[in-house]
Amino acid sequence: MLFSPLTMKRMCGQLLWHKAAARFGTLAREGLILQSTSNNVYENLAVEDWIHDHMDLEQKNVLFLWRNSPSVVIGRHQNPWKECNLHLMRERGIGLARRRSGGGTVYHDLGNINLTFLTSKKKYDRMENLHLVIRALKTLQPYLDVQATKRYDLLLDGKYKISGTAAKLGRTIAYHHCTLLCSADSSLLPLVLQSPYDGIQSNATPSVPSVVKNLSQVYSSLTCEAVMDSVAKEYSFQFDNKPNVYVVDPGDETLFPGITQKKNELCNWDWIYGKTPKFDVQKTFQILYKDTVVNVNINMAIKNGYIESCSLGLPSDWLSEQQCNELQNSLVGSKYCPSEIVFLVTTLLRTYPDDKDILIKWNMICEKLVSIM
Ligand SMILES: Nc1ncnc2c1ncn2[C@@H]1O[C@H](COP(=O)(O)OC(=O)CCCC[C@@H]2CCSS2)[C@@H](O)[C@H]1O
Repeated sequence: MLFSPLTMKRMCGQLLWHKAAARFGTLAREGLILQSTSNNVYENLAVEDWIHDHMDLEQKNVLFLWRNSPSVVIGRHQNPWKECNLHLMRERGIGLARRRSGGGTVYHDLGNINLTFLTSKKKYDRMENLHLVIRALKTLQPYLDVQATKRYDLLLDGKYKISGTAAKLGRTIAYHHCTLLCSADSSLLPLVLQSPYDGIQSNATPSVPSVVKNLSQVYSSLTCEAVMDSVAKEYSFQFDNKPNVYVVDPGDETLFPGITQKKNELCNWDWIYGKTPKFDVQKTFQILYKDTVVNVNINMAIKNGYIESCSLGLPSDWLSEQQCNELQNSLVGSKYCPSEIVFLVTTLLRTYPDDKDILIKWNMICEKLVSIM
């Protein structure tokens, strides 16, 4: 049974969620299933945080079901420049999010389901959750060959990844979240998860690439809706409940007081890019200028997403030492981000309003810098 957001609100009245949660207690003994109305990755990740921070998970287990518009979700300790094609993502309007759990990078769209199992730390059991998902899939297609691996992936036919897992363990509570590929864009997925940027030295967590497959490629009946329904039923059986799914709007502050702030934290540049572990970039470019090839060596250290140091190696008869230093110095302290660099160089160029030569040269270097961000 599905409860609409309006019914939910009526049920909750003006009560804060924890009071509402107590009320759910009479409806769902131990397991509560929530399904998001939003396809916004930041809003949905904020719901996970909210439940984690506000609900009494000693008394109750929660399953949160959600789907996102096209987006890439990196792990807490990853480097987005190493993990994905940010240029392609900007071009296609594909969002980038950093989650609070560790692990690798995955692609989401409406053909991918996300399942978050929230429990007390004592009850946290990823394998049990994955077996629940397998049972749900087998209820729909008994001959489906799906297995969980030691690293908590789900493999189809022994080789195709259909689900990836990550987790966050708190002091007393924990959550395990996983993806499930039903009908995602399988041609776009490997393209966005292929970084075109080389010359990055970093200790960030690397992803473990696999060959993926959509469930609906094997059985067209395995749609997101059918799979979510089946998972919800299986979850409810576990708790001997009726399969009630509460549809929730993550933008609803009356239901989730304080959630907007959580969402704002998650979509902030300083969280998404700024939490990248410190890294270095070493790159050599060739610039063609008036029929001669000029080598440009770039060395940068990036800390908290900002350029901490920058050295540009250029022939001094091409760009004077002073102009090279000016450019270097203006880059230090800037975000490692294309729009910021373009803005900076444009501003710096105003100090040389009549110098066409410097305009061309700085712009050429700027273009190269932007190509690696
Ligand atoms: N949506 C999706 N599902 C399954 N596998 C995927 C997906 N997207 C990419 N991949 C494949 O997994 C590897 C990365 O594997 P790796 O093992 O490195 O990372 C993961 O699996 C992380 C899973 C995180 C799940 C969270 C749940 C809610 S928010 S995100 C990638 O290179 C692709 O080959």
